[in-house]
Amino acid sequence: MTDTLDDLDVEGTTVGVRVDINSPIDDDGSLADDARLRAHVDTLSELLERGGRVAVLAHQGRPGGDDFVSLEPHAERLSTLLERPVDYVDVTYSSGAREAVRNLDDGDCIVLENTRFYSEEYMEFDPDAAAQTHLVEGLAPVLDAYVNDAFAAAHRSQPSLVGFPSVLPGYAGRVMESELDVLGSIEETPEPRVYVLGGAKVSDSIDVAWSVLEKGLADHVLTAGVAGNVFLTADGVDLGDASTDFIYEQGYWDEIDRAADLLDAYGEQVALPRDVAVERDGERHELGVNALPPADSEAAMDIGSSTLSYYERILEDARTVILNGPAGVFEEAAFENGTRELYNAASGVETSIVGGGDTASALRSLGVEGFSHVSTGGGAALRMLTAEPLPAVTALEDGPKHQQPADD
Ligand SMILES: Nc1ncnc2c1ncn2[C@@H]1O[C@H](COP(=O)(O)OP(=O)(O)O)[C@@H](O)[C@H]1O
Ligand SMILES: O=C(OP(=O)(O)O)[C@H](O)COP(=O)(O)O
Repeated sequence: MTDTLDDLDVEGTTVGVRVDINSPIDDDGSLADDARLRAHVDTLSELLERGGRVAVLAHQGRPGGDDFVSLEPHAERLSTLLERPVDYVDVTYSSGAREAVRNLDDGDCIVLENTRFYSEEYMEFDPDAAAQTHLVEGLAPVLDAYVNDAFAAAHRSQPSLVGFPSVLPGYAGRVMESELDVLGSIEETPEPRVYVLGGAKVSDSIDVAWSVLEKGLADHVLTAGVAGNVFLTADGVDLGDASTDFIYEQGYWDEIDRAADLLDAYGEQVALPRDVAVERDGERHELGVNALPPADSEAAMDIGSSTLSYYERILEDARTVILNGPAGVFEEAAFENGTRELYNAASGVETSIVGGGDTASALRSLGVEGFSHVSTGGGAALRMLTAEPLPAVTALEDGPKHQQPADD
């Protein structure tokens, strides 16, 4: 078990707090949803009220994406949520960042720049190597302690997640603590157990599918979203140029082979979409897989109604469902139906666990309620629910193994 905020003597302590406030971003660069910021309010308020000096560390988006933006809007929103000034600092570990951290008084909070603006933070390291990255060597000298509240990123072994606890005393924040508590006992949930894997992070979904099927944790895996499209392609279905190009562009071409291997090994337990929805003449149009491919410009944007009935029947017999990722492009009204109806069916299962940034935002925008647990994490929750260790949690549990780098 990791130490928590109960074990930290906070007053006067300068704490680097890693949060996951990776959020959907509007076209004008503003936050489209602040749920992940609200989730961390308890941890941050507690640290500040107990007299801590808080430097927030976080990532936003992935290099090259439209949502790969600065954390300035996040700092502004945190200031509103925490009801106190929260300054944004446009650097993360340079001398300017160290200066800003040194200037903190008890009860002050700053947000340092997007950790992924530095290339090391988008690589995976073991904790020893992460301890020697520029980020950790640059910032750790001015911190007394490290709090990890970023459960949603805990499946990544990036420097801000595994490097700091190698050189500083580390503690789980309140979000981390409660997620580990709820999600730590998947083997105890009732069977039959069904995993629903949708969304766009196809390699994560295939990793999870392999793991839960190999370990006998899943009775069924239902595929949807881009993951469903990759499985259909692996099964020999021609989804047409638009979807196939999209799979290429996202770099998921190798995943088709992995999905095919999975179907060879566990085909009877993996359910594939039976129909898809495309846009035709400006409207939603459903096509059975036998009627594919669609016209060149028509992408598979949602699962269709036959798939929904098929998946609903499997969910009726389930006693536990674990769901991550939307079933389609729920952001567009014509393609929200699959996600809304699949989520509604899942929320009626006795034990229903759902996670993911976009998933949580879909739940809210589509008004679906009733899940047993809505996790702040998608990939992290799934990894945990496969009973695999999360590198960032392991690093916290292992504690510091290296000397804290000296301040200049
Ligand atoms: N068929 C599809 N084609 C393109 N994008 C899709 C499709 N289905 C779902 N998506 C997209 O997947 C994204 C969410 O996926 P992901 O990030 O994996 O979810 P989460 O954040 O919940 O883990 C959404 O932006 C949604 O539009
Ligand atoms: O949004 C996140 O994960 P999720 O989409 O699995 O919920 C986390 O912020 C991790 O981001 P990443 O998947 O770009 O490493």
